[in-house]
Parts: sequence; C-alpha cells; structure tokens
Amino acid sequence: MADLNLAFISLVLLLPFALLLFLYLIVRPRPVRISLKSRHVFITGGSSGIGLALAHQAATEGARVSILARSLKKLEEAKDAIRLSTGIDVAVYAADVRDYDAILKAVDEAGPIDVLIVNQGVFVPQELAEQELDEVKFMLDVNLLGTFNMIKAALPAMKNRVDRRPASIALMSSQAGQVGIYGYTAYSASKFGIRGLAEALQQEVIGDDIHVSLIFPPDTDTPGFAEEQKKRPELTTIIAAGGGSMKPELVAKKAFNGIKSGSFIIPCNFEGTLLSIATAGLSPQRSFFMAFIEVVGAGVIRIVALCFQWVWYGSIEKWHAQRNRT
Ligand SMILES: NC(=O)C1=CN([C@@H]2O[C@H](COP(=O)(O)OP(=O)(O)OC[C@H]3O[C@@H](n4cnc5c(N)ncnc54)[C@H](OP(=O)(O)O)[C@@H]3O)[C@@H](O)[C@H]2O)C=CC1
Ligand SMILES: CCCCCCCCCCCCCCCC(=O)[C@@H](N)CO
Repeated sequence: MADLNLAFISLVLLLPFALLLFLYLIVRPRPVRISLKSRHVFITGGSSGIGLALAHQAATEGARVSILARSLKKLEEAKDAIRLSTGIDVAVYAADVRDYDAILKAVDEAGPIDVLIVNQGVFVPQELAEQELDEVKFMLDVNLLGTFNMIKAALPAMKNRVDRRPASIALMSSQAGQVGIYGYTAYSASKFGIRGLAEALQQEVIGDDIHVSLIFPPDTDTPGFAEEQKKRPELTTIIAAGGGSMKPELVAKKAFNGIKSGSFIIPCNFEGTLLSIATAGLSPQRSFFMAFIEVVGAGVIRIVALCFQWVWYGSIEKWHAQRNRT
C-alpha cells in the first residue's frame, strides 16, 4: 500500500516535469533574441497614439527610426516631440498605405528595414446593418490590404539584409482580432485577417531568420480612440470594457518586450494574456513555459471564456429589453 502511494505521488510530481521537458524539446520556432540597438525600425502610423509611443521607445533604445503616415504635418509634429524628449531625429515619410507605389518609394528611400512594425489602423465601430459598405471597405483596405502592401514593399530588402542578425515583422492587431465584438464586424474581420496572414508568413520567412509578431492591445488611450468614442455603440463600450484599458506607452513597452523575444502572440495586459491562452489555436509558441500554461489551462480557460460570453449576451439582452420599453 505504501509502495502504491509512493508510486502515485511520484507520478503526479513527475508528470508536469515530463510535460515541461517534452514541450521544451518540441516548441518551434526556437526562442530568439532580436536587438533594436543600431537597427532600422520602421513604424507605420508612427505619428500618433500607439505608433508614436513605439517610435519614442525605439529611439530611446538606440534604433534608427523611420515613421510613415498620411499627414506630413502630424509627422513633423511627432518628429519634433521625439527630438525634444530624446534628442534623436527620426525620418518621416508621408504616404498612404493603400497606395502601393507611394509605399514602395518610401521604403526604397528609407533603406533596408530590420524591424518593420505595421501599426496603422482605422476603426469606425457601428452595427453592420447601419454601416455603409464604403466604411467597411475603408477599414479592410487600410488595416488588412495596407498591411499586405507594407510587407510586400519591405520584404525583398529585409531578406537580402547584409547584417544577418534576426529581423522582425510585427503587426498591430487588437483584442478585437482575437474575439469578435459587437460593432466591430469590419474591424474584427480586418484584424482576424492579419492573424491568418501572420501565421502563414511566419512559415515563409523563418528560413530568412525573420520573426513575425502579432500585438493585441485592449482599448488604448490614443487620439484615434478619443475619436472612436464619439460614435461608439453603447454595447461595444460595455463589451470591450472586459479587455481592460491601457496607456499607449505601456502598450509600446509590452510590444517591444515581445518583439525582442520573437513572441508570435503578444498580449498587453492580464485580460489579454487570458484571451491569448484561450485563443492559442495552432499558432506557434516559442516559450515552453507558455505552452505548458496553454496545455494545462485549456479546460479552465474555456470555462472562463464561456462565462464572458454569458455576461456579454446578458448585456445584449438587457440592452434590447431596455430599448423595447422606451
Ligand atoms: N487605441 C485603441 O484602443 C487600440 C488600437 N489598436 C490598433 O493600434 C493601431 C494604432 O491605433 P491608435 O494609435 O489608436 O490610432 P491613431 O488614430 O491615434 O493613429 C493612427 C496612425 O495611423 C496613421 N494612418 C491612418 N491611416 C493611414 C493610412 N491609410 N496610411 C498610412 N498611415 C495611416 C495615422 O496617421 P494619418 O492619419 O496622418 O495617416 C496615425 O499615425 C491601429 O492598428 C489600431 O487598430 C488596437 C487595439 C486598441
Ligand atoms: C478567456 C478569457 C477572456 C478574457 C477577456 C476577454 C475580453 C475581450 C474584450 C475585447 C475588447 C476589444 C477591444 C478592442 C479595442 C480596439 O481595437 C478599439 N479600441 C479600436 O482601436
């Protein structure tokens, strides 16, 4: 009997270690370190909000920084702000990501990129029944096709870089790119699309030592977000509150920590980490520890996810009931 107990206890203790060891041996791609110092970091949408915070931080960490956006005026203001706080000059490129020729010209001028951060994005929340198709197309064009344009333009020189150090392509998604949210049919579709692009692209560029990252921020206090709030449906705000909210500087910090360790999925806060575990799917995972949490937590996390859906559908029901009363 004592023998049996001992055997049972050692099995229970050994199993997690065996699983950890197994995951350590099989996780692919392998862990990597990507440095920013003296590298060329190119940030789209770098004149405002999260992109501007990323540009600030990249400059602080000793990178050569280029930023791209449509408005030259906003770009110049961003350049001045970064010079004021860091003493460093960033290069600015005025172009629309929807215009492939303009993007190609900017990327050619800027020179080979080591860390490409495709961050530009537009978000106009509205129920699809109400939203104009033009607005749907606008979001898909800027967020998804614009991302294709940027990667297509930058990739050849990235692959041929002379310095053979690991490089990065980081794409700005959103928690609304991990779960569909009321009012975000077009926006969520554009951000989910980026995930498919990223999973496939990582397999294609791993041979060039290029590492793809996806960043998933919650609501973030930016000029774009202030604008969004003016016309956000009430239910969008209620449901999105579940993801928490952040300052752009902290999002930038989390994003670079993830980029530097080549993380494929980069959550930005605690809620985001839960969401990332719940939606791990078949995405690559370099960290055997996170892989362990994903495997062991799967069942419980699914229960938490179902509880979130229960609360969300409750809010939707309540909202309809209130509207029918008035
Ligand atoms: N703020 C939030 O709550 C969250 C934001 N995100 C994502 O983070 C990213 C940045 O958002 P945020 O900082 O809030 O946005 P902002 O609106 O504050 O900034 C957007 C940036 O993108 C540029 N941009 C917009 N359209 C284009 C275009 N067609 N071509 C080139 N540049 C363009 C803007 O400059 P210009 O207008 O001059 O072109 C600006 O520099 C987006 O992808 C967004 O979806 C994700 C989760 C939450
Ligand atoms: C299993 C556990 C789940 C844990 C929590 C899930 C919460 C999900 C909330 C999603 C919020 C989406 C915010 C989008 C922000 C955004 O992109 C806009 N501001 C536009 O920029």
